Amino acid sequence: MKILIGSKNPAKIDAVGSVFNNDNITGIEVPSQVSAQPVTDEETRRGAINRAWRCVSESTCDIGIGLEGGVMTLDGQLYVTNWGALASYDGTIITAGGARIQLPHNFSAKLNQGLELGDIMDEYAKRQDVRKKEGAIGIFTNELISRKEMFVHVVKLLKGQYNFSQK
Ligand SMILES: O=P(O)(O)OP(=O)(O)OP(=O)(O)OC[C@H]1O[C@@H](n2cnc3c(O)ncnc32)[C@H](O)[C@@H]1O
Ligand SMILES: [Mg+2]
Repeated sequence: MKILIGSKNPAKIDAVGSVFNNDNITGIEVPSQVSAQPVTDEETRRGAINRAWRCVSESTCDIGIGLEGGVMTLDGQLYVTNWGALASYDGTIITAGGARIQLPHNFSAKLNQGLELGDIMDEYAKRQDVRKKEGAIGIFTNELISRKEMFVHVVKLLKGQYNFSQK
């Protein structure tokens, strides 16, 4: 199958590559049509769906995959949240949510100033491009789970549901 991923972020591309390991995979830059920093589950999921559809409409492929990270608040606690969407040329759309883990309380003020989580993480961890490597999930799980591994789980949920829908 020819699969397009709506991102050039290696954490996302490598995750798709390890689940669809016999397929032809390319990452392309597409607009998420949501904020650079989604702040609700609804917005994050919508970004993933928009990226997936954009891949399918932009170029010839069998499947488009959108993966989106965001933040959200539950009972006053800030979390990093993750969503994935798979769109197929026949009009099928499949979605799945990924892991959420809590973020430090003082991140809310930085986000309100307009900073993206990716930049906040680089400053916090004193590293570069955390978003393309271990991710917030890697830093805050002491590197037990990386951003790629977290997206692998989301992509498996998408692939499994897609296979079920094709039966
Ligand atoms: O190039 P794209 O595909 O846009 O990749 P991205 O790293 O910007 O990722 P998202 O747009 O999906 O995420 C929206 C924002 O949230 C940040 N973010 C989400 N999850 C993160 C994580 O685990 N670690 C670091 N930043 C994260 C990300 O860097 C962005 O600033
Ligand atoms: Mg982004």
